[in-house]
Amino acid sequence: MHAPLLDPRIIAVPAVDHSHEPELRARLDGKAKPPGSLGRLEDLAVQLGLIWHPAPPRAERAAVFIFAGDHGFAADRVSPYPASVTRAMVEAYLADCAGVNVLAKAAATEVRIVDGGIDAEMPPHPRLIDRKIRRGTRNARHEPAMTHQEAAQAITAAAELVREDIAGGLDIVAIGEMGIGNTTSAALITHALTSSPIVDCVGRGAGMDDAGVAHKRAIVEQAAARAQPTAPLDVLAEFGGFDIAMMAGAVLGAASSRRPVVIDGFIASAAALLAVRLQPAARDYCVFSHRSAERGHRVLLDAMQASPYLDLGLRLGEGTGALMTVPLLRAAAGILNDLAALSDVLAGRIGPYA
Ligand SMILES: Cc1cc2ncn([C@H]3O[C@H](COP(=O)(O)O)[C@@H](O)[C@H]3O)c2cc1C
Ligand SMILES: O=C(O)c1cccnc1
Repeated sequence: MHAPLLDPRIIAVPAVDHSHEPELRARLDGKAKPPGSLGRLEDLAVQLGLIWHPAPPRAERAAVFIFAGDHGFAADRVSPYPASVTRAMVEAYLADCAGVNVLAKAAATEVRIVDGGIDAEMPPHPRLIDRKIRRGTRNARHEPAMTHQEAAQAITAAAELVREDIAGGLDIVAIGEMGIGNTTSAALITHALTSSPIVDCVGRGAGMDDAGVAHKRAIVEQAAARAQPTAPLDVLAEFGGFDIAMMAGAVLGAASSRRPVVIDGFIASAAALLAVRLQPAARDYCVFSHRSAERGHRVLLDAMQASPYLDLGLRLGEGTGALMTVPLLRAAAGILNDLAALSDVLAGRIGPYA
């Protein structure tokens, strides 16, 4: 109903042509290894091959986009930490000393920090990308977190950023977030989009104890009783998060530019489900990094029939799991592009010993 608010260019996601899958599988089977012996890395290679077809997949330049935004119902103590931590962590990202920075270095990945709606006046910084929609969302327990215009503006701004970066030569997009209270927002979005019981969607977030989780669940129940949206843009506007809206936009931006997008944990997966509901063709561009320890993640993964690659008990967000998956994309592309054919190896057509 509200989809016309979105720029047609970001919704225009070319469908991946699955008819090329048998030829990609045959190529992998003909490599110098027993067929299937690289396991799920081969599935990832096929996914990248389909995304890039007919060109060989490229996986050199990667960037992680961290979208930051505050949430109105942080005032309802849905997180063990105050909203001011959002800004403090963004300052740590800019000072290059947070989890995302450390893991980005390990994964040879560039970092983009985007202010989508931090509840603070951020002084200009050369590496802070200012796309602030508003200083935090409204409290979704009492009223819609954002207007439809704000939701569409956030999606579009992020999609544009990602599309420009890809036009400049980016091969891999990874997404993450920072926003105190955003596991509550993601729980509401999960509940609204999948109709799963609230109890299955609410978890400990940044570390709530049992009493905290019960309180958080009560807040979610009140918001869910106030509004029962089902269309994706309505769900986003009601339960919001500029961080989540922008991650959904980043997924559409990557998919509409035919590039893979690595989805981080629970919150990023809620954004991915929004993007997929807005444009189902976007699903084939999503690579799900890891199984988060956050309770509701399983519901989202099931809804998208996704099986992530890593299972390390991560529950940080900040794009950290997505970053650890970037090397897997490089490995998968390498298998498809550079691994010799078994027939060449057996016939000695492999050049002299080094
Ligand atoms: C120091 C710190 C750094 C973080 N980095 C990511 N998150 C994670 O925790 C938040 C979600 O949990 P909740 O919904 O319970 O607030 C998000 O900002 C998420 O990125 C952090 C949280 C904290 C406290
Ligand atoms: O999986 C996540 O994204 C997550 C889980 C808990 C807290 N913050 C993020």
